[in-house]
Amino acid sequence: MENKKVVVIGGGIGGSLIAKSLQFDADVTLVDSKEYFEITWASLRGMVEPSFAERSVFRHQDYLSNGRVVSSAAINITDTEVLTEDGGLIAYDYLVIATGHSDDVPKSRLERLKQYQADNEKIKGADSILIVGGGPTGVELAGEITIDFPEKKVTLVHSGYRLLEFVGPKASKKALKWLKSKRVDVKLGQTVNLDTISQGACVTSSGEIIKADCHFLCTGKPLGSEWLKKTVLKGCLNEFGSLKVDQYLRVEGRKNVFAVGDITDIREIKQGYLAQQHALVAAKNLKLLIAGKESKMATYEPGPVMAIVSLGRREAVAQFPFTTVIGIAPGYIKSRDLFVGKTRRQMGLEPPSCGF
Ligand SMILES: Cc1cc2nc3c(=O)[nH]c(=O)nc-3n(C[C@H](O)[C@H](O)[C@H](O)COP(=O)(O)OP(=O)(O)OC[C@H]3O[C@@H](n4cnc5c(N)ncnc54)[C@H](O)[C@@H]3O)c2cc1C
Repeated sequence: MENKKVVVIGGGIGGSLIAKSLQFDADVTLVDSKEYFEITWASLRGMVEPSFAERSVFRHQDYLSNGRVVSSAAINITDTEVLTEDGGLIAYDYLVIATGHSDDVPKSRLERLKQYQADNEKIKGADSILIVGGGPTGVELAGEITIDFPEKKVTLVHSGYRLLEFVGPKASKKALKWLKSKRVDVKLGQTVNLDTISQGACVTSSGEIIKADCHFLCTGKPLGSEWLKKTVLKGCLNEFGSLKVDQYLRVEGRKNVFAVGDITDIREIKQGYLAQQHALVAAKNLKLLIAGKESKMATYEPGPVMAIVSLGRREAVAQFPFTTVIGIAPGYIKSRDLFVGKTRRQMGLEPPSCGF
């Protein structure tokens, strides 16, 4: 009997894991705008140490030995086919949408690695650096720069009144105290008028002048669902552009379409480790559906908020279900290797071991 055709759209944290998990159970095609998988939470380390990115950015082919990779954006879907930007038409029996957040990154791995090199040279060549945005990306970048380049003057401007608004205020306070102790100048409740950046300085909404030889924008990215608004799934999007899913991670009202990761409307913080959990549940359900065992499908239940934000190479601030901690204990869990070894093992690229 012919294998069922599963098309996964989006080769980020969730989509890649589903494709890898199903490659020997179905005829799998992974459609991604880029030719590589990237461990997003390692990206800030790649900016201060470009060689780090050589392990955190790898080609889809490296883990998808029994699947097909199409490196082109999906631009439309019908009830049976996916249309890609390069004109390809891919038939499916089952579809998975995992287009997470949109990011303007190069298509090839080599170009992405060159981008890390360029960011690193930008940091090394600057005396003063402005980071715009105090979410996890801005805070982690400030941590990486201040630990590796303590001589640089780092300023972080955030429009909100506390850092790390995706977790509780205790974590925000601890992160702020840590950054200040490293002489990072944190300005809350202000925005930067980027049009004013000229000759090494810019002006904030409060009229403050900030000296900055270079700047990095860490202000969040739009959901990767804009393209879905013109497809048969447009009625399954909520008012924020998230895809409505049921407890089996199937798109509302669809028997053969799943969605995982940041694109879903599940009420929980958008985190990669949760996208991985969605992927494992959806892969299991797809195998059951293919085997005609729909009634045995697993459900996904959101859990309590957990997050670890690294602060350079040794420390981190972490919110666990009953406590919020900062220092080398949470840093030991995340900051040394940023889960790169663990993620590579999960994708079958390194032998199992008990370390991080
Ligand atoms: C700097 C940073 C640090 C982070 N740190 C952590 C952390 O420490 N821990 C944690 O758990 N989470 C962390 N996250 C969050 C985590 O990265 C996301 O929750 C996770 O990536 C979501 O996975 P996803 O599969 O839903 O989507 P994504 O990983 O965003 O992947 C989406 C994929 O879809 C592709 N795509 C988009 N549109 C199309 C289209 N039309 N056609 C084809 N392909 C398309 C993109 O190319 C991309 O490959 C961090 C995120 C960032 C940016």
